[in-house]
Amino acid sequence: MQLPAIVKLVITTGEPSGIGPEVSLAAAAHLLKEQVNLEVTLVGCSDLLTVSDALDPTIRDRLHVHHVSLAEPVRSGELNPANASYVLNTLDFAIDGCVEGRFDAMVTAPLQKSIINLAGTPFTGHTEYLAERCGVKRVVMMLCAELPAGTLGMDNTQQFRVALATTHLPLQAVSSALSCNDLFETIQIIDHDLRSKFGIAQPQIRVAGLNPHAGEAGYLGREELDQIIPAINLARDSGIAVSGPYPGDTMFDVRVLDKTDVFLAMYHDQGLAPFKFVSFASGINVTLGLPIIRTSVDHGTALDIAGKGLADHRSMLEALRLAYALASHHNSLV
Ligand SMILES: NC(=O)C1=CN([C@@H]2O[C@H](COP(=O)(O)OP(=O)(O)OC[C@H]3O[C@@H](n4cnc5c(N)ncnc54)[C@H](O)[C@@H]3O)[C@@H](O)[C@H]2O)C=CC1
Ligand SMILES: NCC(=O)COP(=O)(O)O
Repeated sequence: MQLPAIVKLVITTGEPSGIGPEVSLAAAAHLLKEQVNLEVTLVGCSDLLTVSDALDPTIRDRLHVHHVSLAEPVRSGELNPANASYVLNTLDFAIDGCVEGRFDAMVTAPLQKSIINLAGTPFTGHTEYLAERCGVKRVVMMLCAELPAGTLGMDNTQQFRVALATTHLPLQAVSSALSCNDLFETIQIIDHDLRSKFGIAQPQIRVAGLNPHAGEAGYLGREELDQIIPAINLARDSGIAVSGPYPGDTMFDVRVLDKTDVFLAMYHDQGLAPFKFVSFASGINVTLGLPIIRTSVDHGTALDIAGKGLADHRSMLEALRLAYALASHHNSLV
């Protein structure tokens, strides 16, 4: 019998004083137990990434640590701008490794955006950083979770996916960031990646409005009439199954979950507030439109619980499982 090809995942372990190192170690060990053709490389300071001696040797042999030096020692829960470049170094190592084919996919633990900015590097998020490093003009942030039967009174397990038309920018800047062309390209990327990476033959995309009541026919704002509807029409004309714009307050309706592959929200909290309300700590963040595979946790650095053994590693585990599935699918095509 032919053994399946080895899948190589790389994890950037994130802000060193946060929960990234601990959830990365725990989740990697968990998935290595499930998948015998998996190798995982953790990127970060080896002092923070001690692999337990108690771990089964067949797992330990497939769990590697790529050491990156800290500028200063770390205390759990205490941010230090001196270590901001360490975080970026871990990202660069993983991105280069994926671009050059040494890894099949990268998974990111949370980092603290503010401390990287404080240290002098303008930084809005992994998503934007990856787009720039990979030389891609547009990418799309999409959060995914499997909602088990019983959630919100549902009879069956459902996939819940939320994509964002804009990501990390002040609320004041959202309206001017929503052009018809940008929205059309965002919808195209979602459609393309759900087909090619997620195997969904005809993705059903449900688009939110921006204003209350989706603009109330222009009386409560014109973005729907001037930007969003024209983008939806362009997408529909090109054969994409897209509907909307729906008012933000009724957009996320449990009755349409089984008919919707992805909800497209206009801004960060319009999409992520309902998403995290039902799936926090088990959701996954995936970047669409990249030439490499990147998934991530849906939570932040959780400085308040770092180093206390309280962190839940389910989101990191789900991010690893998705990266493994996407990489296996990709490898089977090449
Ligand atoms: N992928 C990434 O790099 C992300 C980074 N962040 C960054 O994280 C920093 C802190 O963000 P916050 O808004 O405070 O959100 P947070 O997710 O770090 O914390 C919110 C609350 O959830 C708890 N929590 C978070 N993850 C948990 C886990 N795995 N297990 C148990 N409890 C958990 C925390 O203890 C806290 O009470 C910010 O700088 C933000 O930019 C936020 C989201 C994603
Ligand atoms: N709220 C999502 C988030 O902040 C993570 O963004 P990114 O760092 O994955 O771009």
